Amino acid sequence: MNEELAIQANDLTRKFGDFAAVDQISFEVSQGEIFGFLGANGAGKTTAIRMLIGLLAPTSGKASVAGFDVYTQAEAIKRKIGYMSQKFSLYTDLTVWENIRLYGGIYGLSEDNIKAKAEELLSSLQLESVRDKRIGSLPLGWKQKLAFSVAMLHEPDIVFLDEPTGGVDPITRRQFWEQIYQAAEEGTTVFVTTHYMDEAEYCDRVSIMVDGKIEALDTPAGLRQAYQADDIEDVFIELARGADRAE
Ligand SMILES: Nc1ncnc2c1ncn2[C@@H]1O[C@H](COP(=O)(O)OP(=O)(O)OP(=O)(O)O)[C@@H](O)[C@H]1O
Repeated sequence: MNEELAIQANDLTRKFGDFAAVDQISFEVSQGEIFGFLGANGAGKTTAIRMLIGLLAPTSGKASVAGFDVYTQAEAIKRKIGYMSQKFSLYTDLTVWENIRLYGGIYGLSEDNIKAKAEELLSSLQLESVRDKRIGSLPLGWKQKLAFSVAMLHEPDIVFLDEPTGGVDPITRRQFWEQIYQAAEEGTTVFVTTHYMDEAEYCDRVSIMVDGKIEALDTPAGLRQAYQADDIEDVFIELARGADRAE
């Protein structure tokens, strides 16, 4: 196992009955890399993430995350990673501050540490004025930025973001990506799925999944060149055109 790698997957497969939701995918992600994990609806992205974060047992193949094996060391993986799900993950009837305290406790941080982190986080997101407001009353973009920061509270080695920016405007998405860059600069590996092709251009490397398989994997510039395309959207459309699964 290579210690420099944040994620290593070899022929990783998950079947539901006879249906291979994820079909022998192999890839590596380096520490500190921003890795875009693209694919049309139903391509298998969420299933792959669920295997990598230790929630779903693979049917076959191998994978290690933060140096730990997904089959035998899922608990150790969970301590090393942060996760922000597609469905918004904070408690809407708790306040901003209560959510931070709750998650800090779940991640095992001390009360002092939670306080210090909460102050830092509220100040950097300029959310001090809403610390006692219920999450449900905030705009979606604010909630998403906060959900990202909460997923980073325990300083994970790797953060998995499953469509973190769904439904928000381009300016808020841009701000969200500034948070992602900062996390990566500080050494966190970022594994991100998105349906926004402009965001794919912000990644160090991008993989594109079609019907459970990784059909392309390269830097954005490398993909554009290989497919003689003006942008990643054209590459994506070219690959997705052949897909059987579409929802
Ligand atoms: N528990 C399950 N049982 C049966 N089939 C499943 C299960 N989970 C996922 N699938 C199927 O596996 C395929 C991949 O689903 P998955 O949610 O991983 O795709 P995705 O790429 O994340 O899609 P989306 O972008 O819509 O979230 C889909 O056809 C889905 O219906």
